[in-house]
Amino acid sequence: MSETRLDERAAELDAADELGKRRELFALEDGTVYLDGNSLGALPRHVRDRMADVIGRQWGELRIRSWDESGWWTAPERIGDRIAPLVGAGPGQIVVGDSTSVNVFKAVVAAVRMAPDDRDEILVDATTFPTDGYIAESAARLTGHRLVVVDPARVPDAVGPRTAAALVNHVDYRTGRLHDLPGITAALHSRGALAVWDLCHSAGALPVGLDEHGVDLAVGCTYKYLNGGPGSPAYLYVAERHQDRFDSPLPGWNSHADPFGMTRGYRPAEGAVRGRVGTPDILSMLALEAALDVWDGVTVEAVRAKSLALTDFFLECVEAYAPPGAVTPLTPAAHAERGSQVALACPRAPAVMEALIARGVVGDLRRPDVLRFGFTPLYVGFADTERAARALADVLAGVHSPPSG
Ligand SMILES: Cc1ncc(COP(=O)(O)O)c(C=O)c1O
Ligand SMILES: Nc1c(O)cccc1C(=O)C[C@H](N)C(=O)O
Repeated sequence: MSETRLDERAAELDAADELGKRRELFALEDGTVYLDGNSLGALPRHVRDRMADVIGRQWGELRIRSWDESGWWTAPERIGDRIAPLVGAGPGQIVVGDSTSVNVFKAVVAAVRMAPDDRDEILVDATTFPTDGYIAESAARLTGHRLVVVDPARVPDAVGPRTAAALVNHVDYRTGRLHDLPGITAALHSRGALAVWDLCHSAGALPVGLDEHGVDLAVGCTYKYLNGGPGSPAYLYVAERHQDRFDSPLPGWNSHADPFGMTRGYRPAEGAVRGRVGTPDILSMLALEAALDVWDGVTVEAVRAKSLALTDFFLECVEAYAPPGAVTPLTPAAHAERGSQVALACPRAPAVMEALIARGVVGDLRRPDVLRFGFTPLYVGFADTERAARALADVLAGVHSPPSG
């Protein structure tokens, strides 16, 4: 296929793209193709003004009154309910706050506390983003459980009568592989174990179906496909049926049934509030709340359809343009196994990514040899995708050609 044909196809696909106009909602300059939304989502333009109000009026003028009058105190649950439809959860099951790492700790410890005493094993994803592995290891030591490290695909074989819970990443941060959440959750349940999912790389990129698939607990960050901003707070999902038994290992005063009673004994609040710890980080939280406006009128299904079309098209363009053998896709070709990023193994990945960024194509690198390109359907288009593949091919041709002279 000639380059012109792919150029033309990109233009046609962009013209037919019902999400194409959403890009205008984001602060993105024309010369840049931003393919790093799987690490830090772009800024929705209106967040700046909303934060000017939060800082200038809510904090600057109302000050302490804002805990009530500006809805600060209830923000963690309110924003949790905004995220809920994006991950297939009914209301009252998600609370926003703390980092993903902290929520992993809460979820894993709470899961093993819910399991029968004779279950002394925790399974953890062998390919997980490192923080989950570190935290699971510490949680296992604290609770006296044995940690079993297992590839996600092998969880159904590894789960046994001693398994209390498994912690699995929905999408692999390195390869972009999408794991079988319904199948793995069902396999865990069939042996009486609980499923804890990390949704960092799937929430806002593809349908998750937490309620539909009977997930027990889940966590995720909000600074990637949810565009909440650097360090925006994470969230914790506790399925309604487990909330009464959710015994938080971090029972801070914000999760107390009567926080302002300031009593000595701990009495947990009902519902998702039980997942709170201490004072919420209001500025980050309200930036996230504003950022979620870009989802108004958009379905995750539409985002998923475009995400698959973009990643298919990128792979096709790379195949057409790149020198043969210069890169090897790590991301599965099958849609059912693909998240919203394309990862390419490349022997000289650091130099290639540096050169790409210099050309305005911003992806990232996972050492030693993985080029990652995240496709965020709300602001990435098909012409961007074609341009990124062409720039990659040019760089690879340069990088791979023998030095002159
Ligand atoms: C799967 C996954 N879990 C957790 C994290 C990060 O956790 P935290 O928000 O605590 O930095 C990331 C990325 O940073 C991630 O990709
Ligand atoms: N959370 C990050 C940060 O604070 C700085 C740089 C990158 C990140 C990331 O989110 C990395 C990301 N989870 C990844 O998949 O590699």
